[in-house]
Amino acid sequence: MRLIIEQDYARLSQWAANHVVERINQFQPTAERPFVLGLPTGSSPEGMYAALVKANKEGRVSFRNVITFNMDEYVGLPESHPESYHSFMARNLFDHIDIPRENVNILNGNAEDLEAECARYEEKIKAVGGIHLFIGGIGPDGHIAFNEPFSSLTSRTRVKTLTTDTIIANSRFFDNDVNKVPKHALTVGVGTVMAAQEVMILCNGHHKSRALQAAVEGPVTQAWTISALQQHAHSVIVADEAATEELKVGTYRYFKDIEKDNL
Ligand SMILES: N[C@@H]1[C@@H](O)[C@H](O)[C@@H](COP(=O)(O)O)O[C@@H]1O
Repeated sequence: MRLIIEQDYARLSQWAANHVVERINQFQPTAERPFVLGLPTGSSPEGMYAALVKANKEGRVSFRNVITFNMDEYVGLPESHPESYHSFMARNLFDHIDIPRENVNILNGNAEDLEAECARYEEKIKAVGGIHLFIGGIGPDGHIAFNEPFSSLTSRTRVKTLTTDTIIANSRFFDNDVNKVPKHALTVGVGTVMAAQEVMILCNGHHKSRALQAAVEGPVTQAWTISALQQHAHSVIVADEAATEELKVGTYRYFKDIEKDNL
């Protein structure tokens, strides 16, 4: 696992965006051989998305031959609701870049048969040859996508019940009213994320410091689903200084030292 520690959120976002641009450009995707990207929502990736939009507008990267799969979506929230992940992605990324609409995949939380929708999603990921780079955030309780504590570390795309903690955390997007937050979501599994060739996690702010510690220093445990990443061959966490608060001084110094020549 790599841990990149950037001074603040702006630099973290720029590092993450540069990494995505580099991976896409190195791959030299074509229509026959597209680059496949897994994408998150939440406040963590907003800065990275803004930097990617800028890079696209400046001609430093094209999404014409990129296929995307989003991590998750609420159940029962209309797609047109401003807090649906469909709306979030359009607003923050897809409306501003050159990606063809048909290359965008987001789970349908209003499907009549939710289980069939999840199975279809997994099939589609497989059909395009798997995900090259899966990007994610972390919940304060260490969840990745909506894989709440005690989700199986081999789980695949399915329906999940949100924990009270997550409902409270996400109520800030729903007029601070927990009753307006959907109680269920469709989410890729920990296993779906782990199957990607590379995983990049964004982690910023003091409120994420316990989750970062569990991810980096703790044991691999279903109690902190992000910790599964320790068993991934190519994973990188990009954090800001504030999120490192709970790390041991030695851990912090180790990663600062080993990454000092990587810009
Ligand atoms: N399902 C999402 C997660 O994918 C995200 O990582 C988490 C953190 O959100 P934020 O980035 O806003 O802190 O929120 C939600 O629960």
